[in-house]
Amino acid sequence: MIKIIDLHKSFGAQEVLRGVNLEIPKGKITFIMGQSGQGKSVLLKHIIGLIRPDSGQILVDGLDITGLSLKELYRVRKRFGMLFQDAALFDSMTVAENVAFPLREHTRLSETEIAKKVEEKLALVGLLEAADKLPSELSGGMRKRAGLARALALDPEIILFDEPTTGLDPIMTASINRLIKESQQRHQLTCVVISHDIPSALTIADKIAMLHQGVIIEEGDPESIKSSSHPFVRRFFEGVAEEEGGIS
Ligand SMILES: Nc1ncnc2c1ncn2[C@@H]1O[C@H](COP(=O)(O)OP(=O)(O)OP(=O)(O)O)[C@@H](O)[C@H]1O
Repeated sequence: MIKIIDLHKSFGAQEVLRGVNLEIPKGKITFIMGQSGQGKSVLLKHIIGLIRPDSGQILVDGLDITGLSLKELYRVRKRFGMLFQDAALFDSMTVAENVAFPLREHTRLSETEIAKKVEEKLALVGLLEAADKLPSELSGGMRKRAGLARALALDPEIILFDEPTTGLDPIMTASINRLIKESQQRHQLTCVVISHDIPSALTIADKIAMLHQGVIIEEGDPESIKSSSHPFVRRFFEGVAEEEGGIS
């Protein structure tokens, strides 16, 4: 389980996280939702230790990662996979080489074992036939799937998704959602998904947390979030611009 306790982070005078408290249950899919610029990506980067907070704690199975040395953090990070918003593939490497990259960096597997793993992960995301293509030859959805195969390469326990379905058509969105759900069910993965995509959250989330003005204002299962009485949450789910309601 990941437990975030009273997390604060400012950039200069801009206070982005103002005391975030959140529990992310093991083996479940948790969506962190909220408007653009509310600090969702900043929160995600704290969870993987890419940003250090000004104060507060992030407990990963009881271990506070905020005070770890880089070497210790590196060890914890091996338990995490991350699918970045733009998939962050290496442009000059083929899809297969991209998936092999973390295995070459972090394991001592032989080339035969690496090839086997790459094939397994590409099959999982339905990209075997694209193994030798360059990222520039892929569609947006295929790039996301290649990014997912790479994120799964080291068999992580926890996987962080930064807007996995943004910019995808409904069919590709459904396919990415199915992959997230399948990975979670097959490997008891803990999934943390940053998203604005309400239909996806209502389809696959076990838990939804709403980040607004630097704090979690509501959390619960999709049904309870849908019926939330919090004015911002209601407007977010109803798709009404904040300015129109004058919510603070
Ligand atoms: N390294 C940084 N240095 C300075 N400011 C930053 C940094 N990273 C993020 N910010 C600021 O923090 C705020 C929150 O950014 P963040 O990307 O977390 O928002 P978000 O909720 O993920 O938005 P979106 O949904 O549009 O991706 C923004 O105002 C951003 O400019």
